Amino acid sequence: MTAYLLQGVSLLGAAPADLLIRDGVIAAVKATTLEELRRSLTGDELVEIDATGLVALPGLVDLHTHLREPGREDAETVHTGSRAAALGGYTAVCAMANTAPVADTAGVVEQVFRLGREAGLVDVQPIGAVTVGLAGERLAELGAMAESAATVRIFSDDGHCVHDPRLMRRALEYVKAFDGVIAQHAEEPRLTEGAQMHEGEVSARLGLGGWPAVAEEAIIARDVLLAEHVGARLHVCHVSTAGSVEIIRRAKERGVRVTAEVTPHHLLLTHELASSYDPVYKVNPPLRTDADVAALRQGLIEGVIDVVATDHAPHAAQDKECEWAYARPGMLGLETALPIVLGVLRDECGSDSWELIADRMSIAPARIAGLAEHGRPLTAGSPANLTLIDPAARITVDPHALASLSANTPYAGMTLPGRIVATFLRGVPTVLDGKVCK
Ligand SMILES: NC(=O)N[C@@H](CC(=O)O)C(=O)O
Ligand SMILES: [Zn+2]
Ligand SMILES: [Zn+2]
Repeated sequence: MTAYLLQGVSLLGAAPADLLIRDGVIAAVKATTLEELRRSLTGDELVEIDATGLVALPGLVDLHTHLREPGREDAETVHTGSRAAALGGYTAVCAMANTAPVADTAGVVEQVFRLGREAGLVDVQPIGAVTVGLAGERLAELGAMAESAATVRIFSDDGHCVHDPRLMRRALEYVKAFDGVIAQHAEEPRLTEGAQMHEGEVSARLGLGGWPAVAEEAIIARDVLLAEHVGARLHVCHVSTAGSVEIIRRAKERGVRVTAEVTPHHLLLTHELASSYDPVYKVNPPLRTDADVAALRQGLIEGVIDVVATDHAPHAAQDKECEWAYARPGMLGLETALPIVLGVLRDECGSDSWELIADRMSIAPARIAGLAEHGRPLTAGSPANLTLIDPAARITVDPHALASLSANTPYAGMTLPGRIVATFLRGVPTVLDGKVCK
């Protein structure tokens, strides 16, 4: 197996060091050169990489990815989504269950898991549906999915809210047995009938149906009470409002076992963008106000929000390049997440916050998903799952140059800080020089 010596790399922003990757693990880290180790290897099995100026982070972990396979292979496949993930610095992604057929059986989650292994670019960890067919009526076979080869630990009806409180309570109770977690798409359906965007002055001006903040907050408030009552783990998907941050903050103060994620787009974009009527800005939950963006940023920095998750939601051209009202909600995220977060935190903190980024984009999501091989410290003995970033470089987003099969990025033409140079999965490069290795 080829060994890799990353010379002069900065681990999470620290002083330059040399890092040796060998047999799938980080074999050594030294502040000086690794002459001895180099001599112990024969020349042709060692690849030396000049990593001067590059920052190494543990491989990113996405808690919320839509890979669209099975069912919508015209929008994304496990393979194309895995390429996008590796290029974005990810070594693991959790694949949402709203496929066709829905991932509500051991058979489907095992199929997705196997496709991920075959692609071999990131660890694809399937999420199982909470209810049969995402219909919100009967619990899916949670136990069988947990015991399957895919060892599912996260369950979600994402795209739909588990709105029946009795069903939600039973799901929370059920997954306690194997330390599972219910990831809720918090949307009270009765409050979002006909909704097209955030309910506020822009929706009033445009005459588009509104998705009020309280539709999200009412479900989160209920669910933290249910999770507290049952003593189970709740994860809140794509938190989008200042009020949600406050509910989660207070629940955590009381000791409720709740975790939460925010997407890159909710950290950057606002509802004003809907004025263009360009459906690329249509997403669930919708883009909100400046005040919400500010609260989400603060919540992320303070740790009330544990994780940045992409909610990578590829859609085929015919489902997105149409009238706003008919367009599917969702945006691409995997290849732009790190640059967006780097830029947002530079704005907020005035410097590069690598420790914070490593925690919110790798360590915390790996812990929530129970992925023991990911989100580990970059020290000798850890699995070599890591990514190298050039923080001085900039990228300009070209929707059609992305690895994703779909092109629905809201960042087209934008110049963003930070370029992912390389990604390693268990010691094997999946990306080198910004290009996928297979
Ligand atoms: N985020 C979205 O707007 N869409 C997601 C579903 C979801 O995350 O709710 C999708 O599957 O397209
Ligand atoms: Zn959702
Ligand atoms: Zn989603």
